[in-house]
Amino acid sequence: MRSSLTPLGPPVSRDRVITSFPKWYTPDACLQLKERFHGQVSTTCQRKNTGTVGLRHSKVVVVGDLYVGKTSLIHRFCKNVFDRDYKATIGVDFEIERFEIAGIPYSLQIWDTAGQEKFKCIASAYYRGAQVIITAFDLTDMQTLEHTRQWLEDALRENEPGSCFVFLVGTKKDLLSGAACAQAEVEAVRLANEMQAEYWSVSAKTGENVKAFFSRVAALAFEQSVLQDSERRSSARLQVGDGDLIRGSPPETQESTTSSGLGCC
Ligand SMILES: Nc1nc2c(ncn2[C@@H]2O[C@H](COP(=O)(O)OP(=O)(O)OP(=O)(O)O)[C@@H](O)[C@H]2O)c(=O)[nH]1
Ligand SMILES: [Mg+2]
Repeated sequence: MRSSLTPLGPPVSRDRVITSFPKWYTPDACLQLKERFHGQVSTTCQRKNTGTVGLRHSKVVVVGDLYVGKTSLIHRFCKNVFDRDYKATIGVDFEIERFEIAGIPYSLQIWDTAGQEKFKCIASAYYRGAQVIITAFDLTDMQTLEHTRQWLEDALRENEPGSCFVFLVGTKKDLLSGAACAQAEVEAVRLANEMQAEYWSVSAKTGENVKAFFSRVAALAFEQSVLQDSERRSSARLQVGDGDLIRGSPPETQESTTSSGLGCC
């Protein structure tokens, strides 16, 4: 079964249709505890009054040490496959995943970066304009958790302060017992709070939490885009009201200065 909303290209698959706000993994480290879209977002979407949001995507950058499972996570979500063999990412790669959120088409442009040191300078060139930064570590190797601080710092440096949603993701959940996972999560949640990040444990092998995680990423990014779009349009209207239209910047120009996350690289 597929959604019938098809303004651009083929319809999105049913499991990419998001109607209610996806829940967090743990309330101990989550970006928002609410369970509904912002009232203004719901109203805007019901009226299909989203301007160019229907054409928009959010840039998501996935960073973390080599071998932690960044590519596997993305491939599980975008292609529903899992490869046991390790093939290092060289530089960067990306996937585009289409959603329909609150009735509006929306895409995530997911950038997979290489964890190997020798590719770091290539990969870091793609950090700019991220609306979402996903820092990944291997739940079976706590050193990789410690390294996420540096990965995040590098990615944030290329973006406007406060412009990115940050997620901390523990991978390979299938390799740990429940108790061992809970133990690793205590450390991870502590660090997530320090980073002001939302925490998730996932397994690319079994698929556990992978779809729920990316749905959450998409919903948060979408909501922020709609709110920013509304804000931009009302400030453009205000400028018209003030007779300041000629002196003021047009909305397109404003976007590039006020919203680093919505741009394309
Ligand atoms: N058991 C298990 N193995 C996993 C999981 N995710 C990844 N792996 C394995 O871990 C290895 C590394 O995975 P990749 O996804 O290639 O790691 P990466 O972070 O993209 O590595 P780089 O591209 O070098 O930065 C591969 O052999 C995967 O099969 C998982 O959820 N469970
Ligand atoms: Mg990779």
